[in-house]
Amino acid sequence: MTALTVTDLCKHYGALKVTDHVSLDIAPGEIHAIIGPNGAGKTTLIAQLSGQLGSDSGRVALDGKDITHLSMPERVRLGLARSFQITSVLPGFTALENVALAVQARQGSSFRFFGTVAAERALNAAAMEALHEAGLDHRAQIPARSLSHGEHRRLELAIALATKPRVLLLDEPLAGVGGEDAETFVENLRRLKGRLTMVLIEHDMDAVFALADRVSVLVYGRIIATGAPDAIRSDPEVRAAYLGEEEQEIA
Ligand SMILES: Nc1ncnc2c1ncn2[C@@H]1O[C@H](COP(=O)(O)OP(=O)(O)OP(=O)(O)O)[C@@H](O)[C@H]1O
Repeated sequence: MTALTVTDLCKHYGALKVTDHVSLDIAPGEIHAIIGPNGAGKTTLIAQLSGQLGSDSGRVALDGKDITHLSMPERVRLGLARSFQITSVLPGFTALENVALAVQARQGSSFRFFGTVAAERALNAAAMEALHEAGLDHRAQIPARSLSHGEHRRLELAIALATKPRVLLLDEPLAGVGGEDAETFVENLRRLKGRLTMVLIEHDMDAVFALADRVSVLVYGRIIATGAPDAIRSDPEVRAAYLGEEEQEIA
């Protein structure tokens, strides 16, 4: 069975077809990158998959279950999370507190059977685990507003991981993260590989080709190729679609 099945997904704004019959089969444990030129529809597609944005037509299934008409919170509860939503971090709260809030949202009332101290300990333990997975446990007590940009991105990853997703949608996790920070982040994502399924939108081609098991190329809202990184890199149609700035990066 596939982890995430996307069939003929469409979204248009006026005459502009932003996603145009997009179909994808994402295997369990796979990192599936979606690349494409600016304006190709990548962010729109992720928003459709997460439930943030409704689709005009088409179908999305998670582990075989049709989730096309479910809201974003309903999808999160079923194990489909999106990282890097601007809204998710409270700047005055520590990294640990921010993640603990996400854990609490996932657990709902399940902590009410504990005493206050035990509940807090259980929450913190789960939050520390997510921070560790995101490579930020050493900064747990730092207020979010004092974290560097790269650390902020990792905090957003930890918040998404705290919802214990089976499928994680990552929208440009490396945007604005450079140098060593980017390498560490790629390493963090690599360590998660196989434990959950990831759909990754990323402009950093080094990261894409280092992480992805398969790559799909979106151009003008259409998937023009899907395949292993090496096959995609040498695909003439893909190279043609990247003429301009991206061609240098993909070479
Ligand atoms: N709410 C909207 N109303 C009208 N047009 C929109 C809307 N959202 C996106 N678009 C248009 O849809 C197209 C695809 O946008 P989208 O942000 O999904 O592309 P992208 O591939 O993520 O681009 P980038 O790589 O630059 O982030 C663009 O032409 C954009 O202007």
